[in-house]
Amino acid sequence: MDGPPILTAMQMRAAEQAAFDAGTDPYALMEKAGAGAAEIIWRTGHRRDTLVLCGPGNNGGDGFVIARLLRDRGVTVRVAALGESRTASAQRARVAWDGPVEDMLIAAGAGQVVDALFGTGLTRGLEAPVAARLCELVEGATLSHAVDLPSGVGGDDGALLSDVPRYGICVALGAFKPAHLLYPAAGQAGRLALVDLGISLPGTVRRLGSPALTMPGPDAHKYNRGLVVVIGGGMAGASQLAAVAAARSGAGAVRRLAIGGMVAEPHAIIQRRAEQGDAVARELEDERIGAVLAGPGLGLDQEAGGRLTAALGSGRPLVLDADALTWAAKDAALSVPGGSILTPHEGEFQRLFGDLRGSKVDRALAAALRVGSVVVYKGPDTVIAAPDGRARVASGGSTWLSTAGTGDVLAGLAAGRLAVTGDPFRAACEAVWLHGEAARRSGAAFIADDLLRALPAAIAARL
Ligand SMILES: NC(=O)C1=CN([C@@H]2O[C@H](COP(=O)(O)OP(=O)(O)OC[C@H]3O[C@@H](n4cnc5c(N)ncnc54)[C@H](O)[C@@H]3O)[C@@H](O)[C@H]2O)[C@@H](O)CC1
Ligand SMILES: Nc1ncnc2c1ncn2[C@@H]1O[C@H](COP(=O)(O)OP(=O)(O)O)[C@@H](O)[C@H]1O
Ligand SMILES: [K+]
Repeated sequence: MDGPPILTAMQMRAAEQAAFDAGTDPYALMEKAGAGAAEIIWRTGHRRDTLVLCGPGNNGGDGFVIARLLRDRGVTVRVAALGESRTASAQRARVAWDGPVEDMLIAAGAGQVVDALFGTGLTRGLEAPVAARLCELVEGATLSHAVDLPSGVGGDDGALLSDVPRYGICVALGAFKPAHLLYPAAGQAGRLALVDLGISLPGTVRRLGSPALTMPGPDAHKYNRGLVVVIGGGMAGASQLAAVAAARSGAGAVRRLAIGGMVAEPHAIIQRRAEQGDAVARELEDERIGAVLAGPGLGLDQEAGGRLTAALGSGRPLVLDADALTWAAKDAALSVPGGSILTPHEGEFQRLFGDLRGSKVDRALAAALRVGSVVVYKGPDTVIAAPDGRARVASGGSTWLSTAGTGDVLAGLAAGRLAVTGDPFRAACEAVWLHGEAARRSGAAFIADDLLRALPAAIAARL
């Protein structure tokens, strides 16, 4: 579940400073970063003629190291700079390059372009002529690499501060930065690579890794493997998708509380009629219940409000999605119990937490703290945030997920894993991973129902 750490520029500087304080030589660290990047570029481009663009700071310093090491391997390398080198390490790397340095604005293109103009030190967008020339050079090349970050992206929030071209590979140095995973910046690189600099890094915010799941033990039975209740409403299909996802997530038993007609299949889902709040409350008295899901297809009428109120007051572990989040945003009297899981998409997040500022990671963390619950802030870059400051980011998955009903499947998975594990953060992380893996296995143009069929194999892959 724990992928590599994601650090802001300030955290990265602090980690580097701690390494320097412990005796690491700053220039040795630049040589290590440059060597790691040069190795990745070499493996992709081999002897392709190369133009390295070097900026004024340490990102440019990395560029001079890369240029020298590629030249040492026999690559035809040209260097073009944007002004003088301003840091001690970058100046040293420039001297060690020992070759001509062209002006970036008038330098001719090459088959392979390496962008070492700006990294985490970028404070504003590139000047228009610089951004335009960068785009021309990168887009005119067959192979392109961004060193640490594509120049022009806000490293901490993934914003595009000026025109940014699309690169083949972005080589992250030392750690991922939010912009490697948050959109729109995350869309500017075809592939991510990571160079390990061997420095110690904080790990509270990480890329989502694959979970370690376990088989039911010999003592397992349907009630100790996790009992899930899904509260239904006018749109029976939505709660049914969620109920099946919960059942296929490894839970032992799933009940769907219906208000209208019953859904035909699968027969494994136990369906009971519960239209009013008091009927739902009675259903939720069962102490074996490990998770209650409210939201998918719940409805926004008065009876739906009554069913939601019963869920909120049940004392059972909760997953709140869709209409339950709409209710929570418009009715201040409905308070979300701490320890729940909320799964808002962008619109739902704005309605609930629209006043929060900062990157998507910052906002997800602030939202989690505010409601004392795990927040799964969905999208192409899904952030799972806990009130204790932990966050995981899942990005770069199948964009075919942008189809109706896939959110219901995710909510059902979260409820299922919550009933299995009893741990909201772990459950949310496992659910997001399984959802992404089921999508990957479903290929193209799938519908939400197809994800359900892909779930057993996705789980089997992690046992
Ligand atoms: N600190 C270190 O020792 C290490 C840093 N590394 C590299 O260093 C980078 C960070 O280096 P820096 O902090 O020097 O920052 P950058 O090299 O990203 O750029 C900073 C410089 O650009 C200027 N600047 C910022 N925005 C600008 C704009 N829009 N137009 C023109 N100039 C602008 C700043 O005033 C500053 O002089 C990382 O991304 C990474 O590539 C690596 O070499 C590993 C070791
Ligand atoms: N462009 C996209 N790329 C990748 N995943 C996406 C994209 N758009 C949506 N998703 C994912 O698909 C799911 C959609 O959920 P949601 O918006 O609640 O849909 P619905 O309400 O129709 O079920 C979420 O898990 C979200 O992260
Ligand atoms: K760069």
